[in-house]
Amino acid sequence: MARRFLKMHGLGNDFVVLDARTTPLSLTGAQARVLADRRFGVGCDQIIILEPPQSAGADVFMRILNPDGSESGACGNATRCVASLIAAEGAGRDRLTVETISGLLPAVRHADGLVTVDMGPARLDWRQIPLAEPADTLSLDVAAGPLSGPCTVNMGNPHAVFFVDDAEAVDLPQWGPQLEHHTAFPERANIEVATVVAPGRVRMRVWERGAGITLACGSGACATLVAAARRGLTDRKADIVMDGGTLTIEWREDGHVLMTGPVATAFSGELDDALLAGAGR
Ligand SMILES: N[C@@H](CCC[C@H](N)C(=O)O)C(=O)O
Repeated sequence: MARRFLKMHGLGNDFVVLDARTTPLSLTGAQARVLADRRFGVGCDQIIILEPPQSAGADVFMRILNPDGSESGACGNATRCVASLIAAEGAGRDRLTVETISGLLPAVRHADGLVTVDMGPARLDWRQIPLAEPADTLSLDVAAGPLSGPCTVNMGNPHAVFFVDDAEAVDLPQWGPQLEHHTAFPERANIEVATVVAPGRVRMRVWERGAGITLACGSGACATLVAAARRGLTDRKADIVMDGGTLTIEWREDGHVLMTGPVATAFSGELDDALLAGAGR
């Protein structure tokens, strides 16, 4: 039976959303890679598979696959999309909980369509990032070209945030892959370059682990705000401006990070059976 999909995005960070709540689906790495391919498949920054919830209190479980076939513990932009989707299914229910392999994420859909997700606590211990060895997560001894001394944050996935004078000037395609695969990061890392424009505004560009440059990264925006606030560069609430648009991020006093932003659906479609059947392992 042909598998239907939705194409959604948050600020141009785009997703193929597959509903496996009633008909289970498990993709091999090769199947994920072909599906995410913008020429041979549908094309996306992440594949999102909806599964039945695993924990009490959750409305849906969301599995996150990168275009290289790897699995991630967090995707902020997709979490808003999924929350909006599930809210639309249950008439009048604008509060719900999305589950990922990293935990339960409460979300609220507002009257104007924006969605706020509690992305959970920012994890700041070196073991939680994770780093290869004990180190100061506020300023790590890692460098590539003009980038050095990142602040590292785990938002359900690992991030390294480099503060620079001009984020636009950084050659991300050159330095991003080197830093993503740096030996300091045993699970690799998402790489952000950020410039503080004002205490409430940060310009950020991202090189995503397993995906490369994307127009926006929700968990990256959360990590950037946390890093900036830890360094005393911003307040605990700020707008993070990315290529695809802006998210408002707040690091609450209890350590949880709230992310607010838009969601959009581009189209729905049906996967040709041959697409996944033809992929190798
Ligand atoms: N686009 C996402 C992050 C997706 C996962 C990331 N590439 C990883 O491997 O951790 C977001 O909006 O947070």
